Amino acid sequence: MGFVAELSAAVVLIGIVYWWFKNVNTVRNKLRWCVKKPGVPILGNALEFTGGSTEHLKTIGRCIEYSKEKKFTYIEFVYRPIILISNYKFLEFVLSSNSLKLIDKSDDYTYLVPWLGTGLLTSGGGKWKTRRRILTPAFHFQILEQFVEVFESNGNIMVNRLKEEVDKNSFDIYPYITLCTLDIICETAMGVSINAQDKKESEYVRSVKEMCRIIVERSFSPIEMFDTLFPLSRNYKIQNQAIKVLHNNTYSVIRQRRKELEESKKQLVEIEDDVGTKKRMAFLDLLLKATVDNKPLSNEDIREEVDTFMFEGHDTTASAISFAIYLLANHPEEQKKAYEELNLIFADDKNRPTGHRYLQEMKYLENVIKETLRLYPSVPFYARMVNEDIEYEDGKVIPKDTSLVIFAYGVNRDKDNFKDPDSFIPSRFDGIDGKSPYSYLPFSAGPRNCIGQKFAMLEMKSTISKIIRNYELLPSIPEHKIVLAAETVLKSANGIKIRIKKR
Ligand code: HEM
Repeated sequence: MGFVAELSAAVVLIGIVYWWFKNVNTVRNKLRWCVKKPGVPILGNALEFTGGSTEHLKTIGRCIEYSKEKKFTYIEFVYRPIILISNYKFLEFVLSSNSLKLIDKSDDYTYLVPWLGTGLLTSGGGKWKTRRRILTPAFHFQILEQFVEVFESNGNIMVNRLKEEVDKNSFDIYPYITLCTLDIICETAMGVSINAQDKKESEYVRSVKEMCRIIVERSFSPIEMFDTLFPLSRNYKIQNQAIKVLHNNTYSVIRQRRKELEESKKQLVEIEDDVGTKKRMAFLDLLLKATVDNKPLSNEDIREEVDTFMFEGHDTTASAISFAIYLLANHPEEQKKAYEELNLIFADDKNRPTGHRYLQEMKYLENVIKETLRLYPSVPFYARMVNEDIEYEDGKVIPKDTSLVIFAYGVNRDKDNFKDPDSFIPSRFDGIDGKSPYSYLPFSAGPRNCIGQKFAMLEMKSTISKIIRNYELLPSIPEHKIVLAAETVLKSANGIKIRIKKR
């Protein structure tokens, strides 16, 4: 390279570095109102997050505590500005409908895109608004009512499978629950049964598990987190294979259902006239009927949404049900109250099908689930991206490209929001113990909250009530202390070990 070319390259490089640092300084100046936790040069605070999934909750908690009573702290990951928040007033600003500018997700969600595309969870802006409008009717109570029998039949299979664990000193109930919730979401989202509970692990189930694992590993791997370096890893090949299996499966179900619906237009009219009594509709059928600007959704549009339900709708409920079972096994008084309520509802026959009406009557069990989700929110933190400078209050600016991390786990356990915050007290939900809707955030809040929360509540009530009607839950021998791990959802790294006795 000649001297002039070298000089030009050096000037360009210096220009880029100068521009970069000017930007970094502008962002830091704008964020002077926020307490900044000091980090190391270049990497910022990234090294504090290298402890693995069992350390993330503690690390985020420590970072937020650094700002003392403010409860929001500014950190940097390689100059990327991030505000970690557990202050419910700030969260109200971020999540409420007044902040429609703050509906886009942060970069961390891009690892989901190869599988889910840009469906409801990962999309932003106009696409998200259109999809949310189309999908909202799919969660109408008349539609959800039809799914109760899917919860029922799959819950029965699980209760039967649990027989082999009766009277053992200790066993891990999580694998039973996760297969049950996987069967439920498959049948409700796609209208087909994969019988995950009956079969040896299928290729589809294995692929779902592989994808959930890879998504987490990528978020914290200094190599795999970069799209340019990821193809060099072993996970890249595994991911491609898993995605092929998952997409082929969803596409083949979509094509099959589209054909069936087209061939039986007459039957479809019957379905429209009498939702749920003639033929159960899956979420997929509703998507096949949906239109945008009078045009039907393409197979790819539908696949994105069906896969999103598959991802978002099984691990979340599996983890919540498992934690509820763990808490009940270790709190006999609370279990007794839940069981007595069920005895009243099912006085004549404990195996009577759990119809929608009976699920509505399970008030105490609902408190148990709410309290479980307060202590162990399935999605313990989630994030938004700021796409343009936005004013918070009194001229405080949140600069473009800042990630806002909503620390639901921290808000839910804040002693200023809940008395005795680390204790399991379901009855606190009889009255309103939290100060504001933004101080209890297991399903997020505002326009981008969880679309599946009513579905989830029905499924959790159905499944948990089935377990406790059939088995007494007892603490494991020896005692089992769970180790929390914040993976794609909050889990116990060492399983959910309990004991069961036939009732
Ligand atoms: C205990 C169970 C569940 C919990 C705790 C939960 C929690 C959440 C949370 C916190 C969000 C917001 C995430 C974010 O902002 O990144 C969310 C979004 C979402 N959830 Fe759930 N969820 C549960 C069950 C379900 C189920 C069963 C479904 C589907 C059948 C579902 C579908 C979705 C979808 C599609 C979104 C994205 C909504 C949007 O961005 O408009 N969830 N969920």
